[in-house]
Amino acid sequence: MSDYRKEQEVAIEAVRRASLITQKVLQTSISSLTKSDKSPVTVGDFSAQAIINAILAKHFSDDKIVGEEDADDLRSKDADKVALKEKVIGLVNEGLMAEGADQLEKPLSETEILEAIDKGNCQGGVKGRMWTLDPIDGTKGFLRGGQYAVCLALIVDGEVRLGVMGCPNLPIDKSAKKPQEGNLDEVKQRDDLGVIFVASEGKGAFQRPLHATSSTQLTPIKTREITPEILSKASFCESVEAGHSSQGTNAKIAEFLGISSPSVRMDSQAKYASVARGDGDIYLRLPVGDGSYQEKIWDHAAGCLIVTEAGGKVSDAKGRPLDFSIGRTLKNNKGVVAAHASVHAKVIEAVRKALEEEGRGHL
Ligand SMILES: Nc1ncnc2c1ncn2[C@@H]1O[C@H](COP(=O)(O)O)[C@@H](O)[C@H]1OP(=O)(O)O
Ligand SMILES: [Mg+2]
Ligand SMILES: [Mg+2]
Ligand SMILES: [Mg+2]
Repeated sequence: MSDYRKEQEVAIEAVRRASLITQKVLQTSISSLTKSDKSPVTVGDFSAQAIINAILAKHFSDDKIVGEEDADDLRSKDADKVALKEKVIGLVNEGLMAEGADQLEKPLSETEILEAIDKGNCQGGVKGRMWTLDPIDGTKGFLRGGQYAVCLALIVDGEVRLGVMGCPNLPIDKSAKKPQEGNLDEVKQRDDLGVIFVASEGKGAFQRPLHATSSTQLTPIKTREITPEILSKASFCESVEAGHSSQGTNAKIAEFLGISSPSVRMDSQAKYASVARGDGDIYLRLPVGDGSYQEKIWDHAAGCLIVTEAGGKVSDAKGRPLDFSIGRTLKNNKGVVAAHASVHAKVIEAVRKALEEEGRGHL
């Protein structure tokens, strides 16, 4: 097994810088626009993608990047988009020139920044080294002051080897109260929020405060011990957005498992992080409708490895491993189930029963 120590160091610094810039956007103002698929994208998403891609390109110039965003909208002559681009340029240079490792001495030009964003255009695949990046996962959460995550993973020959996830709105201490969903004022005021999660294949999972210096020790994290006998006491989490996973099916699965407490709804891969550090036991993401939506690799790669390395198991709704080797999407999989390894099979059995009851057993 290779040692990805250098990659880990670079990825943590890139995610740290990008996460801090998204926090700055939250504290000031969030300019956004709507993409052609009707989903929102903000100055924070573009800036974070540019910062991370620029740092990756500096250290690993031959690596490919599969990123969510591209710079097409920022090349538009439309006045609103020009204004948004100017903000992105300012934020990217602020992020890259701030003190710390990889500090840039002179600002990047507009062309360099747009090119950095567009480095995320790789189509994925089974061979070689590629990074996958979701500069802001849970943009809708970000806009309403909910949870969001800056997610970066290294995939080598189709397998996730390294995952780094910045969660600027999660408490450093897992037992501290999470900010009330959608309370932007609360996340602006609290100073105990901001975590980076890290996992490297075969080396375990860790967390560190977002605001710490890069020399800070990583603290190991573990999923909560839960046996099939006490599964009814488990807590499960799911998306806030009803269109992203079938909350009705999730509720039925919980009922089959005897879980009586209501779900914890949370945007983004922060759900994976919560399961990984034992602040939740099960993450359910059951497909909606006919299941035609194909999950994107950047929405799961980092979270999947972090849960696995923390002692959990991640699969699709049928119990199959997530296949990151076939392009930009997980088209061989439907839905996602993450849980402590010892109860995962029991959860999958409940998923099968629930989907069959709904006449969706073929999914
Ligand atoms: N129909 C859909 N089903 C599942 N996930 C979706 C769907 N539409 C968008 N997403 C993605 O779900 C992620 C957020 O998930 P969550 O609900 O767990 O917070 C986002 O990355 C979002 O993509 P996008 O970034 O394009 O908005
Ligand atoms: Mg996403
Ligand atoms: Mg995103
Ligand atoms: Mg998006």
